[in-house]
Amino acid sequence: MKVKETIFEGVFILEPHVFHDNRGFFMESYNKKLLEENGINIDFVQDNHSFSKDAGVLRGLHYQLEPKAQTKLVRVGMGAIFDVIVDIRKKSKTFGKCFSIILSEENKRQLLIPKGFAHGFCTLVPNTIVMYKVDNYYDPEYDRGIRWDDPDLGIDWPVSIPILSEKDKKLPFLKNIDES
Ligand SMILES: Cc1cn([C@H]2C[C@H](O)[C@@H](COP(=O)(O)OP(=O)(O)O[C@H]3O[C@@H](C)C(=O)[C@@H](O)[C@H]3O)O2)c(=O)[nH]c1=O
Repeated sequence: MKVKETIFEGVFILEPHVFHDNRGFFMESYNKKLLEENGINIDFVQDNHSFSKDAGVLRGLHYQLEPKAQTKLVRVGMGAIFDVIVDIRKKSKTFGKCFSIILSEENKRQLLIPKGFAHGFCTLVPNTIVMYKVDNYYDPEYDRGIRWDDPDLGIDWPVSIPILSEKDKKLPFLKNIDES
């Protein structure tokens, strides 16, 4: 597993070692000890799995408030996504800044997202499975979000008319959020 740094401190791209043979391939998709050797110490408590049947499904941008904030380790089991994070730490020098990456069945990359970031993705192909580990349990009372098309974020999404949940259509813009 290669661990690569990004523009944000604490955000890492993980690239598993893939062993191909005549049957297919094998990889370790998660290895706690290996992450610890790279200074990443997280106790994941929940595994999530979502399936999106169409290309252009956009989920996000989501986060949970403290004390229920979540670190996320995101990967794609089938298909491909344009994955985005936004720094929503009010005191951060990079508040409001975004980072995006393609995660796919082919590149097998994973994105480690610390607390203090909103997260969202858009599927690039039909039948996309996204799997992610989180280090705090889901709590709807603490569940929050930011509008995907917030003009202050200027995210260059690969679709202009995405398929959204009713909840995500009504999310506020970052400038109107007083708690993050
Ligand atoms: C996230 C989540 C949802 N649910 C339930 C609530 C709801 O009825 C149903 C669908 O929830 P949502 O519409 O919030 O699912 P979704 O839009 O896929 O939400 C996810 O989006 C991505 C971008 C993230 O980063 C995740 O943390 C999560 O917020 O599943 C759980 O039971 N546990 C969970 O951990």
